[in-house]
Amino acid sequence: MNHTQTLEIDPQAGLSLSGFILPDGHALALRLAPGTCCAIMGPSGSGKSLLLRAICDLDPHTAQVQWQGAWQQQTPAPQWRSRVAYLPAESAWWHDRVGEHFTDSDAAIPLLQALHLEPACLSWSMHRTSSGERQRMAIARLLARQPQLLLLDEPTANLDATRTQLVEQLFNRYRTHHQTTLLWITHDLAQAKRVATQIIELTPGHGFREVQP
Ligand SMILES: Nc1ncnc2c1ncn2[C@@H]1O[C@H](COP(=O)(O)OP(=O)(O)OP(=O)(O)O)[C@@H](O)[C@H]1O
Repeated sequence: MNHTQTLEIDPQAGLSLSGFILPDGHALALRLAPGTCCAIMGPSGSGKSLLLRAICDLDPHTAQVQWQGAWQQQTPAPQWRSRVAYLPAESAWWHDRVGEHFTDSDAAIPLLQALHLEPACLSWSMHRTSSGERQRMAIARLLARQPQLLLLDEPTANLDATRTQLVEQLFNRYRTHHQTTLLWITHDLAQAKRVATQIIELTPGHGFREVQP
């Protein structure tokens, strides 16, 4: 791979993707400006997670991806992933204690509180956490890194209505405050309309279509 060591950044350039081949063989292209949120919808197996993983440079793919003027193929993978944050559907935890997963507790605490988690949760054992607590902790861990491009794979799938609303509000505030670009996978059209400025639905056999938000 021909990676170069320099990275020219234009914050106004946003995200551009072309030539992403969906599982049905159709090609997907999209452009997202800074401060926008694109909801990705579509049936199970239509390629939503593959799309986010390609943008994050986690899987081999043939798409051309550009973020803030830098081409993914010309950017060392660790440097690319330091600017692009991916929230998988199942978050990963590898230490015994919650707080060991956070590099900056001071940055994490207001985010945890915004998601109705007490700061004391940083001393909890991972074994006692519920799936909904882990999901909210994963979101706080992600935002504490202050990412510029957020790739969210069903971030509220494990959450009740109240916590879902907290998460939607937190991402919305973060997006408008930092002019962050978000891609948000959801199966819920009502949620897509609440959080997104643009909605793309993957339609197996026909590629994709835009839905009015
Ligand atoms: N590493 C892989 N190698 C080969 N096929 C894969 C790989 N990962 C996913 N797939 C297949 O690609 C298709 C799209 O998978 P993807 O995970 O993107 O679906 P999805 O739209 O996110 O579905 P869901 O809503 O169920 O999460 C599926 O048929 C899946 O089995």
